[in-house]
Amino acid sequence: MKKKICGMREVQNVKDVLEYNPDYMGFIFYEKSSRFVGKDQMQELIKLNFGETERVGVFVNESFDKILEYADLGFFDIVQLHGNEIPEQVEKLKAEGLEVIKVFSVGDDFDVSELKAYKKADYYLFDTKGKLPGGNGEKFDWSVLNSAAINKPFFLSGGLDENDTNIDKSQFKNLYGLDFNSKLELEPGFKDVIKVQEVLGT
Ligand SMILES: O=C(O)c1ccccc1N[C@@H]1O[C@H](COP(=O)(O)O)[C@@H](O)[C@H]1O
Repeated sequence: MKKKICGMREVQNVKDVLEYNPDYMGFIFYEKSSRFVGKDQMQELIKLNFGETERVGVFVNESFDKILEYADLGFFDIVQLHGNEIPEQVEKLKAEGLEVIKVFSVGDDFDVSELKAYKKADYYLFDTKGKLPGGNGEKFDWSVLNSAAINKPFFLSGGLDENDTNIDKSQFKNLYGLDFNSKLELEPGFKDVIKVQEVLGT
């Protein structure tokens, strides 16, 4: 199972987490987030040796031009669209050769039929609908993911912590990865390396 550690931004903390070789590391380019990473800081971070770890750029309803600008600066390998982006945004980014994760916020009104418009995305990601666009630290009822409509590899997200590493994969079709964020933190944007080690192993 792939693991993604999201919401990173401090140089030493990024280095420490990279010691455990996560498959993916996420950086949040949404200014209102308490985990926001600015352009200057990201220029510093990409000087680090990421090895096999792929960088994910997280955006919320961002313009196509800004996403492309950041992609051209080499900030990330994969785009995570964590807002109400329309399917055409996914298609335009794919036409530029980018890999795309499209996020769906799962609440009581979740309707799996909305997924089919996003068939060009490489991955889906399911997060909990909450007060914020992401990083709410809350789980949702995973049974909604048993639908046959979820016919693409997906990341499970929303309040995952170090006790969720041994999730029974057989309860889901197409579960591809686990996405960890606020529940592994000492403070927003700063991960507890001990918890990271529990998640990623030695
Ligand atoms: O973490 C944030 O501040 C954030 C802000 C805006 C969009 C996405 C954000 N984080 C993403 O939220 C999910 C779940 O996080 P959590 O485990 O509930 O804290 C994760 O995919 C982050 O990439």
